[in-house]
Amino acid sequence: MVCSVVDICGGCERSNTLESKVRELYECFNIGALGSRFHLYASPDSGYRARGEFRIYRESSGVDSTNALPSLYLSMSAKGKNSRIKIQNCPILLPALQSVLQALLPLLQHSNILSQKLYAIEVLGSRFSTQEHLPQSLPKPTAMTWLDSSSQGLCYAIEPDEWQCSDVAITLIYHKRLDSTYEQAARELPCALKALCEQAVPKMVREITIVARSKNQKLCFRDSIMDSSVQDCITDVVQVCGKPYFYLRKEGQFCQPNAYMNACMLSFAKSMIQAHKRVDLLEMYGGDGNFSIALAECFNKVLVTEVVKTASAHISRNALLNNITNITSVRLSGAETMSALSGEREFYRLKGVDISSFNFSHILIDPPRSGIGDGAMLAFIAGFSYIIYISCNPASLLKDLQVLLQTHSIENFALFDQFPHTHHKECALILRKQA
Ligand SMILES: C[S@@+](CC[C@H](N)C(=O)[O-])C[C@H]1O[C@@H](n2cnc3c(N)ncnc32)[C@H](O)[C@@H]1O
Repeated sequence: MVCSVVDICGGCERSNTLESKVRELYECFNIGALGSRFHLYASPDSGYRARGEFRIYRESSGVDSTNALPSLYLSMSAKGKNSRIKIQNCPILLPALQSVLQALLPLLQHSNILSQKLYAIEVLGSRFSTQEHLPQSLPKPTAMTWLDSSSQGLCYAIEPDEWQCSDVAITLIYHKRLDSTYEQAARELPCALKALCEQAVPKMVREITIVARSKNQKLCFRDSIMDSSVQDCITDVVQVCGKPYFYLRKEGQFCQPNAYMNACMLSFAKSMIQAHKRVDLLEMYGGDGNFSIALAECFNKVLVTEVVKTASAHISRNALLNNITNITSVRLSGAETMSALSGEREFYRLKGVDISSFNFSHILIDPPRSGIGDGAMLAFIAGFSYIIYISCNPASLLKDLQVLLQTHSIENFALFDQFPHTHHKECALILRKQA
């Protein structure tokens, strides 16, 4: 990756190589002794990140500061310091996001209405592709030779898309009331940005959404007319085991940060369960239905629960978009899901859902960084024949495994380089109940 502020900005560090992460993981989980197959998915080195958050950095020209607007830059926290540094370009972002940001900053800079009290910018992008442009399958894996020859590791080196096309949502966060004058100025932004991006690289940016946020205010602007319920969403197309799935990703809501690794995670989960006896799936911590949508055709029925109300509603919308009819989405926390399924408590939110009709063979969990932790919840999860555990924190995963490995064995262990150039590791494990 070529970046002028690597090791200076708090984001990326050269020392966090993929090899160092594999070694740490092998040691931490004693993977060599587990007897399970290890899969490594290596991200493209740059242009992979589907979302980012920046603060605004202002620099006055110093010559005649009475009329000139201060220069506007993106900024990040400096590594290990309580200060901020300028970001001219962030090469880990999807190319379309880089292109829109390059065009956006000068437009904001020249408009007092748009730049005044602008505090932060968030970006969200997708890989929007048509079938012929998406890679049909993952590259052929190579044996992983970094560690001892007994490791049985397979390495998939993912290449960046040759044909880049994205939907983009830009969120402008203000510390001021957004009035009608602001609205008039911001309404022009999507078309102006689209024209500038088209000039720079034709067809790389498909749709642009501008979301302006302030306290108790959220305004959406788009270069095309939209149904108001999805105007703060972008469309993502994810190729899973050779089949494209369509997702609406909502601005401000969780989605996997690395667009390439997300496709790998879904393909991994889908291909690893093919040999299992599959009946119904329970997914907890379901987000926008990322996993359930891709896995639904492998099961008779899917129950997916998620605590965030808007995310839970979004799952049904994504199912509809893919003509999937066997997913039931309910807003329930993990603990509530356990209470409902154990028959401890009835929920009004489950009205019309016959939970006794589910015959779960698999559970998929993708909890927050803290993992599961709770003993009762781990015992509940251990009741399933197969567990698909997605984790962004090896430390909490390791603790949870101390319980789950009393009843289950690891069939497959995968590391996804979801966060290249950082120490963060994303793992996926397929666990099978011991006979
Ligand atoms: C790591 S994300 C995974 C989302 C999804 N699997 C995906 O791939 O996009 C974790 C999700 O768990 C949800 N969550 C957090 N705490 C929860 C809880 N106590 N019960 C249920 N869901 C929760 C968050 O809202 C978030 O959507």
